[in-house]
Amino acid sequence: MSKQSPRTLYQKIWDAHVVDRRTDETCLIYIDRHLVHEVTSPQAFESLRLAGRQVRRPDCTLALPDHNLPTIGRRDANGRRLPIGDPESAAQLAALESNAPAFGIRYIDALSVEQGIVHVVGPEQGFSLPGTTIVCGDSHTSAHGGLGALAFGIGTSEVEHVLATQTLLLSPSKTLEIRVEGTLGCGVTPKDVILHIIGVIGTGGGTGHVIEYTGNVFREMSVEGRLTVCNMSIEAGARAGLIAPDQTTFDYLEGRPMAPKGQDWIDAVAYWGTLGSDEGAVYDRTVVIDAADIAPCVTWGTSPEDVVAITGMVPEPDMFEDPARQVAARRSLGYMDLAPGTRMQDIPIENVFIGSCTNSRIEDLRAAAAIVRGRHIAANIRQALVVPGSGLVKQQAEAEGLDRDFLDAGFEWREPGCSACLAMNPDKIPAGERCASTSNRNFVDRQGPGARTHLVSPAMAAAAAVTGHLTDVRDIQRT
Ligand SMILES: CC(C)[C@H](C(=O)O)[C@@H](O)C(=O)O
Ligand code: SF4
Repeated sequence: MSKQSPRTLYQKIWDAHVVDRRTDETCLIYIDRHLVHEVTSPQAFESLRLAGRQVRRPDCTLALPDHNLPTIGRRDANGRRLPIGDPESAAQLAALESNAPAFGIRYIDALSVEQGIVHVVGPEQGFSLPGTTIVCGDSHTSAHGGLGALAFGIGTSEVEHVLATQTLLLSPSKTLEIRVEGTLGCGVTPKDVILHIIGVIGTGGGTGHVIEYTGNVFREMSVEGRLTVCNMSIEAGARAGLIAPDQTTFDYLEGRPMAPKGQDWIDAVAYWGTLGSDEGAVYDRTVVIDAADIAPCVTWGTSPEDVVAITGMVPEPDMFEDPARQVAARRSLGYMDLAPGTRMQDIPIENVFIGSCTNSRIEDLRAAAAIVRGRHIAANIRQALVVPGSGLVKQQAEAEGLDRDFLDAGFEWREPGCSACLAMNPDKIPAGERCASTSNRNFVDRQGPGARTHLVSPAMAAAAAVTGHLTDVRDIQRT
């Protein structure tokens, strides 16, 4: 038998999940894990019900609410849940609460300590595992690729298909290797790495591709950081992002509630260790980035590719080669109310949001707390929210006293959920105001109608909170 040609991580996971190969390149792919939240599932369950179908693998499906839950006032004085004011949100939550038990699906309820943002909870519970295929009716499912899983967002009709069959009909993606080698500078975090990458390749740079992040920077990165990087792959237009599972991954997963145990764990680790891209495996494209070129980053516009180093300035739209980009930049600057040539650090802000599936894990909160400790938010800050990604992150942070650091500094310490990442719950940024936000999208109206978002890392958001303007975190770290 001839030796198999070298394969990438993506090809290995794909090959291991093909149920049926069609002549036209598309394959029926087996789905190992399905995460379900309240926004994109009600219609899928309704269609199943109408068709008289069951959920094929309820044991491989995990449902929980995150987008619509308010982050304060969830319970009354007796610990009972308070109703959600917004009727649409209340209806979506009620639908998930009744659909999960009706279809026999595991459900983490709104008051459970395990509740959180679906992309924080999956890895945290050990539900998301290396080498698996993971889907969710949510674009940031790419996050789970940080564990070496092929994870991507799907639409509601696909949610129904996966619920019913545990499979999806898919065409293979091209592969894009993004290799970052070298040493990251002081104050440069995984969020800055991915913002810089999107700045380099653009929001269309990953279109049609699955990105594999390689190089020593990712090998040396924590799992939390890898989840942050892969989370934003979708903002580069990619189908998914992947980082090869290694000892760091295994150490992170070992002992987690839904991770394999005993001999199953040993067997799983042995298999996961074989998944990394083979020596000589060919990617369709490779982009190489020098870690030394990456600075703490901040966005100035309404697309995640509108990014500069914090030491930079709001760009002049004419400097972009592409005429379409020039038009977009002009429109962005209008919405953001920014003039070309303004130093990023001279931009005052009124709101700070530390949270979202990009940056609400324990390391993120530690990094932000380290900046605010012993300091206070500036007088012009009207709203400073810290929203842990899950109840367990919150509990851990409280055990470490991070909640005190934030509260003493004038932040609000909230219950887990998507919060001000998108305006689907009461947490919103007022029209015309700016927010230094650790989330992943700076789109028009994303954090509330007319809200102006500047994407940053948790440490940079904390630095902006204490100074009241966009700030180079390295200046704070030095003082
Ligand atoms: C509501 C949901 C479908 C949406 C997504 O798919 O990403 C949301 O999570 C977002 O971040 O915009
Ligand atoms: S935190 Fe934001 S990006 Fe993540 S799933 Fe929720 S709304 Fe989407």
